[in-house]
Amino acid sequence: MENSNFFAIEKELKLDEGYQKTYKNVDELLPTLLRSKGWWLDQLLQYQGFWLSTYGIRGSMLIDDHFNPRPTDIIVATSPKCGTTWLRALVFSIINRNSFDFSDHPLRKANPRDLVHFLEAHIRGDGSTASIDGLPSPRLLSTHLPYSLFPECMTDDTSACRFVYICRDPKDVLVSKWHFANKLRPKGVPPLSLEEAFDLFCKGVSHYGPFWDHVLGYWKASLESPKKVLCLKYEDVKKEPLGCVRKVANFLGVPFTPEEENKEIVEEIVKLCSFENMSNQDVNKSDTRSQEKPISNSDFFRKGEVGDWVNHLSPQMSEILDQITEQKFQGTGFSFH
Ligand SMILES: Nc1ncnc2c1ncn2[C@@H]1O[C@H](COP(=O)(O)OS(=O)(=O)O)[C@@H](OP(=O)(O)O)[C@H]1O
Repeated sequence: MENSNFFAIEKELKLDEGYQKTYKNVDELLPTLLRSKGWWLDQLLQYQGFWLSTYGIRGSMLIDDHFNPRPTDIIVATSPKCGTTWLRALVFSIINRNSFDFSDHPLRKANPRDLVHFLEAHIRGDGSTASIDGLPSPRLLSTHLPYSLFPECMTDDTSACRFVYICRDPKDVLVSKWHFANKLRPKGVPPLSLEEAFDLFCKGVSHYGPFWDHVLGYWKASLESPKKVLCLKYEDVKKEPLGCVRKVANFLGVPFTPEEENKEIVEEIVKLCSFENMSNQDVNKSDTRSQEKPISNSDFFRKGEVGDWVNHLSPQMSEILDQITEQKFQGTGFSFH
């Protein structure tokens, strides 16, 4: 059983642009294809303590082997459905605020995923990083990978590259993931019930999960290296967007000047990146599905609210998730409340 799954990985990686390094840490690659449920369970494997698709594993290996970080690199890091789209937009507009007019801003014409490259997708199997090598500094990149999977040259104190991380109440994450999984479900694949999704999520089985371990990796790093890692919560950004935008700018070493404050640039950024504005841009409303991009821009926008879980989870489900969250975060200083 183990071998057949290794062959599957080997085949997939070899097929992918001739990437020759087929696996490492063999003992940690535990096969688990429960049953095909489209996006949620499609070939999730346990790799170094996390549930990743072969795409994620490949990305992690390629970063290890070929990525040359620059000291000025900024990495927007998230567990899926925690606010990736929002944070990409916010950080992009913070660091480029002097380059564009807000009325004719790139975010009015492009989805954030086209402005902030997904790091693990931009290292080719042959080791080429041409598509991100050409980006001007500071490079803004995005990732879903857990902190512990990054090489030391990015995480140790001698490297100056920084991570801005956002996380979100797991109850809202679960609901958002479940909607997304069913929306992207290939034809013929039966829908994933909320009960099944809940059960798997609680066991830690979801892309880049266990969710709690993902959060803790970045949280602990932010305590140990506060100049390197900034942790935000989706709920805080919703509640105090202006304060959070200032916090990110300070962290990145580009605080708003009194003149910018007078011109209400922070307010402009918050407005531009708001759910209401972004989800109503034509570029995010039209169907942008293609062979290279099977996920449409509009799929990244649903409700954009805090607490939508109450419309989906039973009181018992909510209680169980709260208990797991409490247990996992006990003694860490982290909480969602
Ligand atoms: N601008 C803005 N402001 C607030 N919230 C936003 C914004 N853009 C996207 N969203 C909501 O974020 C959820 C999608 O998460 P991600 O962007 O992390 O998805 S992904 O991991 O990149 O697929 C998804 O949450 P749910 O609505 O709860 O499903 C989106 O609606």
